[in-house]
Amino acid sequence: MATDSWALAVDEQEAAVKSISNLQIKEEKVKPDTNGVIKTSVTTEKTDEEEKEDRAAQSLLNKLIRSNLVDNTNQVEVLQRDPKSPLYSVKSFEELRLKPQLLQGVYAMGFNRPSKIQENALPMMLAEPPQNLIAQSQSGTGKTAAFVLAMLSRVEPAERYPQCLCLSPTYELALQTGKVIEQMGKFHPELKLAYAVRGNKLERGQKISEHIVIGTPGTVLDWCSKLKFIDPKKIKVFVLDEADVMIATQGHQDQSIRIQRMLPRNCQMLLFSATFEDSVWKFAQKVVPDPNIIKLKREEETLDTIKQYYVLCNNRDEKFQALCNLYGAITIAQAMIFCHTRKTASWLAAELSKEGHQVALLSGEMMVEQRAAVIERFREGKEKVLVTTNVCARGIDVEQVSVVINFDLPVDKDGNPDNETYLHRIGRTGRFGKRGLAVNMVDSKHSMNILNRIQEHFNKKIERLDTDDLDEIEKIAN
Ligand SMILES: Nc1ncnc2c1ncn2[C@@H]1O[C@H](COP(=O)(O)OP(=O)(O)OP(=O)(O)O)[C@@H](O)[C@H]1O
Repeated sequence: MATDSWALAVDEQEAAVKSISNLQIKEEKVKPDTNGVIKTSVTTEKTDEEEKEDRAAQSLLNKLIRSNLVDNTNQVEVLQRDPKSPLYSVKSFEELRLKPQLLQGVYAMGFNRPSKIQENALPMMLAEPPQNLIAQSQSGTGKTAAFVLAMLSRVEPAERYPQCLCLSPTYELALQTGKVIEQMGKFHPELKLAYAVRGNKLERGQKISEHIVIGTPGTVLDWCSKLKFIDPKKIKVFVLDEADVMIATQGHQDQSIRIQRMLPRNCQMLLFSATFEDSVWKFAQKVVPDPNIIKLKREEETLDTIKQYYVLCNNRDEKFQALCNLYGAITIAQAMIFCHTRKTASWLAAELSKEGHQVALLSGEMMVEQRAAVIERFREGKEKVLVTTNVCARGIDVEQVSVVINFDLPVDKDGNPDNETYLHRIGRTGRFGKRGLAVNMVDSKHSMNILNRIQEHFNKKIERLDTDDLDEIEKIAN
């Protein structure tokens, strides 16, 4: 590439560079309330540390907005520690021979049959003698419900000391899991739960009588060692939830390993993760000896049913103008507009509002509860257009979105095309086969180059669109 186009690229990607420079830059920004009303406030650019925090926030967000299982038709991959032992899978909760109160709890939660991952994971987790398990499947596939059921099944209510220990990456995530334990154990009122989280102060010398302890690694470690509130030698089930989020937080990995070392050899160890990068796998092997392994692949996304276009502009203002031209057509359906940084997203949402367009902004600096409320309104169709960044929208499946606008093309931190994110933003799982429209805003030679590389990568033509041709746009959007 010629030097001048690199210079252009540098200009263009200035925001990207900022976001990886680990500098906090104060600036005036706009921020919507939960109804998408935009107000002015001061905020900061994103840093690497925030990016890590985002994983926990994203995970919490997923839990808050999800009320159902994510359907998945992919095959489950099972690797048994002892390949000769028979592989059991169940199609009903009855087959698991649960305690009657637990079965009642499961049905009261509205579960009729085990989810795909539960079909295999539950018989393994409930087997005698207990077996260790490492399980990976995307968020919303029923992992939490599975290990909660395993913990509740193994608890002896008459024994008044902690028997199950569950580690969560954050206080908020621990509370969410706690809620599931309470719901599922509803018909077992004598079962008690304690939260080992910062701020939950107990008197020194005290022993905990609750059967299940759920908490963050630092506090659990203190409770097991320094403060001796828990006798780790009596733990029968150890669960490490959200392992991928866990290892993204400084110190959590070591603390988890130290806790695991205090547990008896026959303690059942279970580890769950939504993703399975190498780092997660290495960590999993350290904390779960002799594991069975279950993996459920994500549903494949394709671009087959998506019409892809690009709009040629000279700068950001022209991109904005082109977007305004498109606006009428895209609001017939529901649309998501992706920007590279929080700053651009906030600017764009404010500018569109000034033009009298109703838009919602989903941004990383909003509280998770606020974000959940914005997504909920969008899902209900109260909001037609959602402006967001990639990090913020990661993992959100909004089935009804039929138009995706890439106000900025997805690039990685080196400025190369981020094909995976492109597919994730606009792709659809073949099973739903829904049609969609994607419009990419291109404003320089460099972004044209990125677009061409994306086109080559997927071997799918991205056609040019003239935003003055409203008839054409409306035809496409419908
Ligand atoms: N067998 C089931 N039948 C119906 N619904 C279920 C079943 N198992 C779990 N659910 C529900 O599906 C949703 C997702 O389940 P769960 O939270 O266990 O998934 P997860 O894989 O742990 O997700 P995350 O990684 O986000 O924690 C929850 O609302 C849960 O109540």
